[in-house]
Amino acid sequence: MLAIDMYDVWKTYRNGTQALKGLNLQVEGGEIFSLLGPNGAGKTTTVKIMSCILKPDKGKIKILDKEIPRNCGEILREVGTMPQEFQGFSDLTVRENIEYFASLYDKDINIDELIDMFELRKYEYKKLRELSGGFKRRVGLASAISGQPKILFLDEPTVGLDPKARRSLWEIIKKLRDKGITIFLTTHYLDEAEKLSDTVVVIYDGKVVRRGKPGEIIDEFKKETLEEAYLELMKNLEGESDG
Ligand SMILES: Nc1ncnc2c1ncn2[C@@H]1O[C@H](COP(=O)(O)OP(=O)(O)OP(=O)(O)O)[C@@H](O)[C@H]1O
Repeated sequence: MLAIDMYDVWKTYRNGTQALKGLNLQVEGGEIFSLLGPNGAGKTTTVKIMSCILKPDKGKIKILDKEIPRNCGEILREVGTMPQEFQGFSDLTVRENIEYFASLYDKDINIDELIDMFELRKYEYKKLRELSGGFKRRVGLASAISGQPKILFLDEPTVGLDPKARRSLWEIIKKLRDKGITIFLTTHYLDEAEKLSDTVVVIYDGKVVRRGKPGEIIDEFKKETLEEAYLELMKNLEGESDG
């Protein structure tokens, strides 16, 4: 089943900037999906529309078979989000933070299970501000899934983390996928997208320009890594728009 289905979505901001120009995006349930594209391509706009924060001007959008904007209330109960630079409440403990976010949902949530799942037991009673960036991000993820979402939106989840913390977060993200949660992430780290994603989509100037498994896109450009293939794709697109 499709977890996300966006068809011919358009969005122009009030100042006249056309952010999305007929975007089509399909995300299978249970996959890790990465949305890639240069600054200003329309990634954040897409995520904001899917999260019911922004209204599209035109287009059909279904999340878990429910329509946006009509069923936004229901949709938001099935979706978890970890925003970029998750801050949480710095003066509350790890446990209190997770408890707070869990309390926003009308569900029976086992906080201890979340603490163990994210290996936060050692930090349970530490204030959030005492944690390293990587562990803070774990609290963000634990909070984001505390409502037992079917889809998790992750906006650049590993920005600013050291290589070890990034890898450990990747393992956690894969574990969440293996539990059946659909993961939708935006990232500028192409190595991250290559290692983690089942499917990647590249958007450019408000439209989808590539979709595939990382290996398929690498093969298309006869490169070794997704980053090299992506850079080649960007070179071609910039060449087209210059000419
Ligand atoms: N509130 C806004 N008002 C006007 N224009 C906006 C607004 N938000 C975004 N834009 C413009 O819409 C276009 C798409 O922006 P968006 O933030 O969706 O891109 P992005 O792919 O997320 O970029 P980045 O990788 O830098 O986060 C850009 O040209 C941006 O300047």
